[in-house]
Amino acid sequence: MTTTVTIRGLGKRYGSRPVLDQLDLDIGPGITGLLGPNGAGKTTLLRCLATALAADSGQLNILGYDPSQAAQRTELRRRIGYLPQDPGFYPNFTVFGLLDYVAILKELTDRRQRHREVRRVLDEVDLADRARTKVRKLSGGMRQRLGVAQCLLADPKLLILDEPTVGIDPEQRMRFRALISRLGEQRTVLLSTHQTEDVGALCERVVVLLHGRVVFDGTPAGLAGQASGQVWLSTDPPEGATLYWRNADGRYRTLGDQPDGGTPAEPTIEDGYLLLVGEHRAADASAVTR
Ligand SMILES: Nc1ncnc2c1ncn2[C@@H]1O[C@H](COP(=O)(O)OP(=O)(O)OP(=O)(O)O)[C@@H](O)[C@H]1O
Repeated sequence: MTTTVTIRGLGKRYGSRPVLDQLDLDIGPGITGLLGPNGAGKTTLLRCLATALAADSGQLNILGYDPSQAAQRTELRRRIGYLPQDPGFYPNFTVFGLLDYVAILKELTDRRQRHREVRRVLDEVDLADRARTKVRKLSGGMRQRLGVAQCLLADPKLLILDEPTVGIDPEQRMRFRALISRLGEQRTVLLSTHQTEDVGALCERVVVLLHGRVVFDGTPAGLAGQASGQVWLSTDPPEGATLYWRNADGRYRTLGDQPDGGTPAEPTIEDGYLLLVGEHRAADASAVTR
C-alpha cells in the first residue's frame, strides 16, 4: 500500500488521562472510516493529523512531512484539507466571500487565480448557484458541502473530515456520500463518523478506536463479520441478554449467545461494531475488578 500517513506510538494526554495511547496506524489512498464511541479519541487524532494539536509523544509522517518540525508543518498545512467537527463559519460572509477568505489564509495570493480556485471548488461541491448566499441562510447539508469546499482549496491530497454527515437529512446525505466517494478516487480521505451506514457505503477500510487505541482495522465486511454467528432474531424478548433491541417488525434482535427461539440473522457493520466495543468494555471492566 502507498502510505500517505504513518502514525507510530502516538500519545496524547489531557491532564493525567491518556486520550491517544501508543497509537500505530498507516493510512493510504482511498476512504478510511474512523469509528468509535464518544470520547474514544477520534477528534483528538484528527486534530493531531491536521496539525491543529501537538501530540505528547510518538512520530507522525504525513505526505512525507514531519509536523513536529515548524517549517515542515507549514508546508504540510498547504497540502491538507481539514473539516473540523464544528467549523464555526462566519454567518454573515457570503459563500464566495468565506471561501475567498480561506483561500487567502491558504496563501493563494494572486486574486484572479484565487477566484478561479474558489469557483472550481464551488462547482466541485455543487454550490455554484449559492455563491452570493449568506452562510447563515444555508441548510445543514449545504453548510457541510461548504465545509468540504474549503478543504478542497489548493487541491490537497489528504482530506481529514470530522463527522461530516452529522445532522443532515437522508437526501443530502446521499448527495454528500456521492461527493465524498468521488473525492476518494484521487485522494486519501480520513473520515470520522458515528454512522455505520456511511462506513458501509463509502469506506474500503474501517478503523475502530476505543480509549485511544485501535481495536479493529479491516474492511467494513470484516467488521460485520465480527458478529458472525452471534446475531439472532426472536419473537420473545431474550432472557439474560445485554445487547438486544426491538425491531420495527416487533421481533427482537439479540447480539451474543443464542436466545430461546432465536434464529440466525445476517450481521451488519453496526452489529460487529457493537459487539466489538461491548467485548472490549467487558474485558476492561474485568481487568479492573481482578
Ligand atoms: N481540550 C481538552 N481538554 C480536556 N479534555 C479533552 C479536551 N479535548 C477532548 N478532551 C477529552 O478527551 C477525550 C477524547 O475526546 P475526543 O473529542 O477526541 O473524542 P471523540 O472520539 O472525537 O468523541 P466524539 O465522538 O464524542 O466526538 C474525551 O473524554 C474528551 O472529553
